[in-house]
Amino acid sequence: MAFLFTSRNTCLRIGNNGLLASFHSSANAQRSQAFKPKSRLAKTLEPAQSRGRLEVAPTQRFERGGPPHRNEAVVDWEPIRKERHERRLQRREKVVRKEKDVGRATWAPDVGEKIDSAPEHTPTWRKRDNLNFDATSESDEFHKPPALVTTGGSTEIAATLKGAPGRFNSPPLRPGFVSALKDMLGPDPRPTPIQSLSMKWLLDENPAFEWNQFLLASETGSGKSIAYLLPLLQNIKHLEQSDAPRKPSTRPLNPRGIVLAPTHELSRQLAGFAKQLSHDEKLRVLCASRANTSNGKARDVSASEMAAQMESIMSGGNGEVSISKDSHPVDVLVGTPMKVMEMLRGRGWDRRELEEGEQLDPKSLRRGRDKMPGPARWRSKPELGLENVEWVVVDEADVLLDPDFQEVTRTLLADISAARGQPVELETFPGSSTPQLPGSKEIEYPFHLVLTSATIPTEMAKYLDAYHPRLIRLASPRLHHLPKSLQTEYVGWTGGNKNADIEKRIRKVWAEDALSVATSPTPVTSLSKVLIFCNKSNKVIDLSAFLSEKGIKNVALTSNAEDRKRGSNKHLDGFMRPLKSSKSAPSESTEPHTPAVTHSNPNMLSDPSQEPHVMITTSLLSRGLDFDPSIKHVFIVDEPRNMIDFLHRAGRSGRAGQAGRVVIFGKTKGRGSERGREVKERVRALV
Ligand SMILES: Nc1ncnc2c1ncn2[C@@H]1O[C@H](COP(=O)(O)OP(=O)(O)OP(=O)(O)O)[C@@H](O)[C@H]1O
Repeated sequence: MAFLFTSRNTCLRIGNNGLLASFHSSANAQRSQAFKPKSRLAKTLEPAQSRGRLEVAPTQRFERGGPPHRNEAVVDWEPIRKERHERRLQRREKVVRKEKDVGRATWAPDVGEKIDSAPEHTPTWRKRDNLNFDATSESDEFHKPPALVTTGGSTEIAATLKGAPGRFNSPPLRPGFVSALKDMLGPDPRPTPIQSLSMKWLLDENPAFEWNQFLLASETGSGKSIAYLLPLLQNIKHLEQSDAPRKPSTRPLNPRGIVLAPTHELSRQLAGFAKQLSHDEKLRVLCASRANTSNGKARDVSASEMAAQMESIMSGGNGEVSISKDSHPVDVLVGTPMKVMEMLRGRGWDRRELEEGEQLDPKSLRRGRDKMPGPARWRSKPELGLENVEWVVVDEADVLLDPDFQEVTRTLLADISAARGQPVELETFPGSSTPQLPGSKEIEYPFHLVLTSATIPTEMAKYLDAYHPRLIRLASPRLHHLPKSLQTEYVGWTGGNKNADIEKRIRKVWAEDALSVATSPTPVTSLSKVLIFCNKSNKVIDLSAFLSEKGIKNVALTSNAEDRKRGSNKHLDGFMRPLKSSKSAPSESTEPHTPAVTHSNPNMLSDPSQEPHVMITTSLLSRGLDFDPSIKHVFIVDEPRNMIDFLHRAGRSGRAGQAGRVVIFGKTKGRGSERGREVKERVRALV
């Protein structure tokens, strides 16, 4: 675990899962207690106020193992008819009551109620409410799957995806994006429900109108990245074509869009998608990973120089500033909030002075200069200007807006607002030099904000209601459920060596693969790959050593793994879905590419003792990463900490309608087996 001090009383922690988490020391300890993160899934996305809006796409059915996203949306009409009938009866009752009250036979819908000709849609998971399911106590992290409330004020159920494109056509899309999509997804790609909704709502936002806020919420592997990247890139392209001049800036990098993600791996993947999509339309995408941004050694900047520069940014770029000569024409910047902050404020912005009598933590000292407390002066030249940012995407928003992380994310959003001339009011809490949460009132950012995630925890839903009341919420009906193409399996520990049980199950996967060679209509040349999630790094290392000893070559990835420090996703080679484009997107890696192992005999199956077929990791790689369909099995060998974590881990397989299986290990007999049964119940409810 590493520490990164951000302010006098706050420090960011790089946890075992590799994600940043912050905690507050001494003065803020009490406050952080009050903000203890909750991991329950939200029961509804229904906005609390009528200014917000929820639109749910109809169910889309994939054939198991069939081609992804090819089937038309299918609507289950029976419950829809029933609900419509009930509503009609209710309305009639209302009219009769009104007639009696005022003696007139007119009826008007409630304020904000949307009477749409589209039939109302009842989510299929409503039926599950009748499951014989033991509701959990407040202290328990696991819980029943939520139901989106589909009645009331501002909800519009798009059972027929009214007004949402059913194809990637040009128009509404620019031809360059359509050709890139064909290149990526095949000759006749169809949008997924969340992509249809995003094209309906996000394409061609009129910047002169108002700045909008969107939430894209849909299950793992349902194509959220393309859902927000397409509108983002198209809108930026239109801005470029409109000849709207870029605002002057003193900084070399002046993007129009910023995409934030919780890990470097995910940032690089998203930058790859964006580069591929924008190849024909010639937009410039930069990934703020270590390999391609300044390492901060260029020139140290003094505190006073930095203060002057920050003042100029915060003033929204007055007439005194000019575009620097070495301006880099970047359109979209993708990175972690911490890295983008470094580019904005200069590396070392989060250093702090030691307090009087404070002892240094020797462990954090050993981890290098960045992670030590140090003199509070700016260390490197800021390189990022924010004046032109019109789109900000917060991917995995439940992580980046989690109470533990939101300080850095929201400080960055506030910096963008300030740079664009509309400062967001921030309260400074006692004992902290960093601006923190604003008071409980609506936040209006002077840019389009897109939040996206496959899981919306209760706390996030409350936060969105309080601070983003006019948020447009676009959701898929399978939100908070496992992808349909993912099967579940439970394996009981034998009571002996757990690592041996895992090895046995891995070998069973390959034995099944070998058997399928004879029956498969298509030639099978490689054994499937297995992704194993553990809760702790030491467990990863232990299991990796065991499997290596047994002749199973594997990749073990923990947050501190040396391979992660390279600035490329090379450490995930062979496990990630490769970018398909023939017009390959430029790689951010400077390292030579090692070709995948090829087999001289095409009839021979790949060899797991020569080529890694197993990857072992923690929740570090559970978020957003688009693993290759050859990963047909995800093993969950430790009890997941909560269902949110489970959904993300399991969702690394069964993506985009591809077949997958999540294998959950647990105790099935004897003492402690109740817990296993409970997990089974809860997982079953997510299916
Ligand atoms: N319309 C489509 N048709 C076919 N495949 C698609 C389509 N849209 C996206 N995909 C593919 O689906 C896969 C998953 O997409 P993506 O990573 O965007 O999912 P996601 O919803 O962001 O998942 P997660 O919640 O895990 O981050 C990608 O390989 C992508 O290329």
